[in-house]
Amino acid sequence: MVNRSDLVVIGISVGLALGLLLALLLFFVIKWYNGRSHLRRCANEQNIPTLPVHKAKRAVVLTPDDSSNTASSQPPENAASPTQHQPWWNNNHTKDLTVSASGIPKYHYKDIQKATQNFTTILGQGSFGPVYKAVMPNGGLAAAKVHASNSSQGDREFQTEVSLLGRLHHRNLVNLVGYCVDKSHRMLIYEFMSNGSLENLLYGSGGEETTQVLRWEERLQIALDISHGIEYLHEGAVPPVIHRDLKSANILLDHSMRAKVADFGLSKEMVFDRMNSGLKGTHGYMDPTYISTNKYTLKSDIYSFGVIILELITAIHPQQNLMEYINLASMSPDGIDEIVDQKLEGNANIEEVRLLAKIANRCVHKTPRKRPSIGEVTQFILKIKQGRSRGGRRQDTMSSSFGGVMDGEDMSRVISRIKDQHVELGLLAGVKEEDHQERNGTTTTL
Ligand SMILES: Nc1ncnc2c1ncn2[C@@H]1O[C@H](COP(=O)(O)OP(=O)(O)OP(=O)(O)O)[C@@H](O)[C@H]1O
Repeated sequence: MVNRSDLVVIGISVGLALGLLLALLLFFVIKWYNGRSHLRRCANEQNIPTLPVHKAKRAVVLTPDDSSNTASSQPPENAASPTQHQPWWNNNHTKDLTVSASGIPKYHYKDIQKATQNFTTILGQGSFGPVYKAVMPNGGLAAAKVHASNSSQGDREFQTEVSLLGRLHHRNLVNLVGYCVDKSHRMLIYEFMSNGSLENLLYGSGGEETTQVLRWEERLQIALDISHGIEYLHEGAVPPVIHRDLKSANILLDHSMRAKVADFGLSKEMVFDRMNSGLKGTHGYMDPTYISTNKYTLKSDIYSFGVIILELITAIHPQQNLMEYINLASMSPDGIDEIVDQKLEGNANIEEVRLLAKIANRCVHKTPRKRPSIGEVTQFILKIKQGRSRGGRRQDTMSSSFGGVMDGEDMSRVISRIKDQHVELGLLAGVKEEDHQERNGTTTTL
């Protein structure tokens, strides 16, 4: 017979055992839950952009190798994508890497020093410092842009800029893949573009003529690539990004001649006219409305893009009176035929050339609101390309008829007329430039 006090003892023991079991269960549940929420937080930290951009249609993953990068950077045409960054430096180095809030890897000065063979591999000189080719330990290539140490930009501003740049990713933008802030050294590391700038391809570099001739279909594709890049900045990024310095020197080409827009999203202090006019941008590409009102809009970028398209067609540099030629050409219905790049003779389809010139002329319309949006420009160029692929073989025959329009005597007459005009226009531009400088109180000459 179990007495009453035994029952109490048994009851208390069972109660205690149950309580202990419950406490243990609670402990494990809490532990499991904490573990899960930590994982979720880590995942979110990598993915949440502080500058929101439109959702990715297709992720572009940058790799150290320019060639493999391009594999993911080709069609489909419209994909705009915030990128998931992978630290693409040699694995031995990644342990030392810090990743900024935007996911952009931060490098030590000594790493960049090594990758650029102690800064001896110069690619060119920009307005805010030299650019070096960097060869990574795993063979991957990059371009390291060194900021002049006299920059007035503070560390925090630089970091903010990196974060902003790090949010902008598109296959038609030269993407930022790393940065360095080490004592007074500041560098931005970009993907390497092995075919250099459009400016060099059209006009040669350092006074040397280029040997590489851009074919018409390449030029058409370049125009479309640029249009996609700007479309992402204007209509894909939130808030929209105005480039402010679109020019052929800021269009870079990868190993398969696909074009990407460079130098986007840079702070305004870095974008200035070399003519010292006090205006931001580059002489020859600047929207006249901006010059007169000092107000820069999306339509000012459209103007500069129009100038680049006209360069693709004529291979006349904007600082060599391109717009004067265009104005002369616009006096006759097919005036553009007379100033098409001679190197395109027998290779271009004149109908396509005229169509592309038509959209370029709309872009450089003096009234900003009459200029098309970037979306319209893209659609227009796409239509020209689609017409080309539908035309198939017919296009080839048409291209030889262009040779017929511009060959022999006709061609030399036109060229000599243009040369005469060049001299006259050069004089005219000289006078204009003096006026411009007098207005701005500068003494710089062309
Ligand atoms: N990512 C890159 N890959 C390969 N070459 C590059 C890259 N970025 C720049 N370069 C080259 O480095 C040179 C200087 O470029 P940078 O962008 O600094 O100046 P810029 O655009 O020519 O002039 P500015 O600074 O006045 O805009 C150019 O000749 C360009 O071709």
